[in-house]
Amino acid sequence: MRERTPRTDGGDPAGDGRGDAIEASGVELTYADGTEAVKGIDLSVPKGEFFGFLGPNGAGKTTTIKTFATLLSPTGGSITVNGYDVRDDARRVRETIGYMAQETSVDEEMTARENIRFAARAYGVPKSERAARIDELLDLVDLADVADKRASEFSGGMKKRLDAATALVHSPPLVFLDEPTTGLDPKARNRLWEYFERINERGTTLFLTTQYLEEADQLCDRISVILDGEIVATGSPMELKRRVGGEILDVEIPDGDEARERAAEIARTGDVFDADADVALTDDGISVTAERARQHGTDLLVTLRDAGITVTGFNIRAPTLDDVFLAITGEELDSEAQSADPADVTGPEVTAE
Ligand SMILES: Nc1ncnc2c1ncn2[C@@H]1O[C@H](COP(=O)(O)OP(=O)(O)OP(=O)(O)O)[C@@H](O)[C@H]1O
Repeated sequence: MRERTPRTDGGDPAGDGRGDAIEASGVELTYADGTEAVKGIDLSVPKGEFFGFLGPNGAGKTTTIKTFATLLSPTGGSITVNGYDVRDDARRVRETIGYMAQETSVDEEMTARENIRFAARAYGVPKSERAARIDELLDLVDLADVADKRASEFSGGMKKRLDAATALVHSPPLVFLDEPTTGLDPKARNRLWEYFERINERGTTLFLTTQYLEEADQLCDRISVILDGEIVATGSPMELKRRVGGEILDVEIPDGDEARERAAEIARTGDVFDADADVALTDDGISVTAERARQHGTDLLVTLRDAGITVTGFNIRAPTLDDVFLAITGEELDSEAQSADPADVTGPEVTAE
């Protein structure tokens, strides 16, 4: 995970040398059928930040991003993007943003170079600058070797990289990425991540929506969690994880629900942990979140053994964003939406005797 200070030189089309890339206040979007997709969102994204918008399917991520990108007009609240109001200055907003939609907009009949050239024309990149800009972008997304191949021959990851390149063709200071890695294998996803980090390091502000906790953790300076159209938490990945508090002790108890419930009761009411320890039943045992879980883990095992409860293993780990999500929302993200290889922040696996 990266910890760095957002830059303030990430583009300044308004010419005032300051201000946020996005300033949103009380944003609401109710669809014509009455669906309240966004219910009063407040959000500020400083220039140069890599910002993550994290939430499960249907939470309102795409709707929000579309209001910022002027593709939907908010039914309430106000939004300023790069210093321009999305209602009064929609054209200016569009000139200063890149937008990578969930579905790629790559034309499969055209080569990579032709796709970027087409976008360059559409975005009004001056003719004299086009060729150099296209080569630069092909290099940036590692498609220079296949520049003259048709996109229909590309893998999903290559198409996504090409799509990202077309979103950047007019050098926008702010780029929206709507679930850019959904459906990609881990290798393709990692390459896209490198590319996003590279453009962010050049000063571009990035607004990323994702259902992948690991993705947000890895890339973002700051994250807001959205649920049912409302922001329920905002902070750096580290701050959000700290909010869970302490460490997590997972104890494996093979003997069914009754044994697990008894173990949970002991962990809650015994003298092992402070009163603010949080104890939850899991599929195969119990999970204790506490300030000094590591120190007191063995005490709990002894207490459980004395109570006749069999423990087959335990593991102490730092909280992940999954734990954050669970703590904030009381529900886990759809497991299918999560990546196959979550960041390894676990401590050593310790097996009880
Ligand atoms: N055109 C529409 N008309 C009515 N309701 C809509 C429309 N588009 C989206 N919705 C609803 O608005 C809510 C938010 O959808 P949205 O697509 O913004 O969520 P999301 O977080 O981006 O989810 P996903 O990851 O599935 O894209 C959902 O309940 C969705 O069914």
